[in-house]
Amino acid sequence: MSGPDLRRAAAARALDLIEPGMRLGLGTGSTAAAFVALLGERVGAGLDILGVPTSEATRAQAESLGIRLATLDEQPELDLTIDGADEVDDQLRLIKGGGAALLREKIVACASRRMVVIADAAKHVARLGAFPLPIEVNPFGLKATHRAVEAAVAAAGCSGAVRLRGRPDGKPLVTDGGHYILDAHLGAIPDPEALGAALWAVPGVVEHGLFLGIADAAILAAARDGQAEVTVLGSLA
Ligand SMILES: O=C(CO)[C@H](O)[C@H](O)COP(=O)(O)O
Repeated sequence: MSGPDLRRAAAARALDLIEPGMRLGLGTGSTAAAFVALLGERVGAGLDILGVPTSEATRAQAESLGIRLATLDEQPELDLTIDGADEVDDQLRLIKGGGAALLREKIVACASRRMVVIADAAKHVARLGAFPLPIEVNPFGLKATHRAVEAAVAAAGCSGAVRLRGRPDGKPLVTDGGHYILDAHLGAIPDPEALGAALWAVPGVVEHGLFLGIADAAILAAARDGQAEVTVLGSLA
C-alpha cells in the first residue's frame, strides 16, 4: 500500500461528503489533487458543484477536469473545504503550507462552514513542529522581517533555524500572492497558539501555517493488512 493509495483512500472518503449544489473550497497538494481528480470524475458523471481553488495549480487541475469554478469574491461563503495538511494533532490543529499555498488555503478554509482535512495517517502527530512551519512574508524588508520572526519564535518558547524557502534555481520561491516563505525548523512547538500570536505581531508576516481552530475533522488513511484503513478525527457530520 503506497502513499498515493493512502491519499486516494482519504480523498475517496471525503467524496462521500459532497452533495449536489455544494460550494467547495478545493485545497492544494498531492492529497487535495487526489480529491480533485475523484471530484472531476463525479462532475463528469453529472454532479453539479461549484469549486473555489486555493492555488493556481489547483485551478489548472480543476479546469482541466471541467469542474465549475468561481473566485472567493464571486462566492464568499462556502459549504465545505477539503484540503491536505503537513501535520495534524489530536486537537485538529494543523501545520499547512508545505506546498506554499497557506495564505489562500487559510482564507478559503475560514470562508467555509466546515473544513475537512484528508491525509496519510503518518501526518497525525502527538505534537506539532517536526515539519518546518511555513511563514508567508512580504518581500519588502525581508531581512528585518526575518530577524523579527526569529525573535517571535524565541519569545514563543521555540528554537531552531528560520530559512528562506528557495527554488531549485537558487532564487526565492514566490507564492501565488507574490510573497516569500520563511520555514521555521523548530522540531517541536510547545504552544502553537502562543507562536501563532507572536508571528501575527510581526509586521511583514502575511500569514503563518498554523491552522488553529479551523479544521472540523481529519480523514486519515493508514495501511493495515495490505488495505487502506480510514479513521476520522473529529466529526464529519
Ligand atoms: O498545505 C499544503 C499546501 O500548501 C498541503 O495541503 C500540504 O503541504 C500537504 O500536501 P500533500 O498532500 O502533498 O502532502
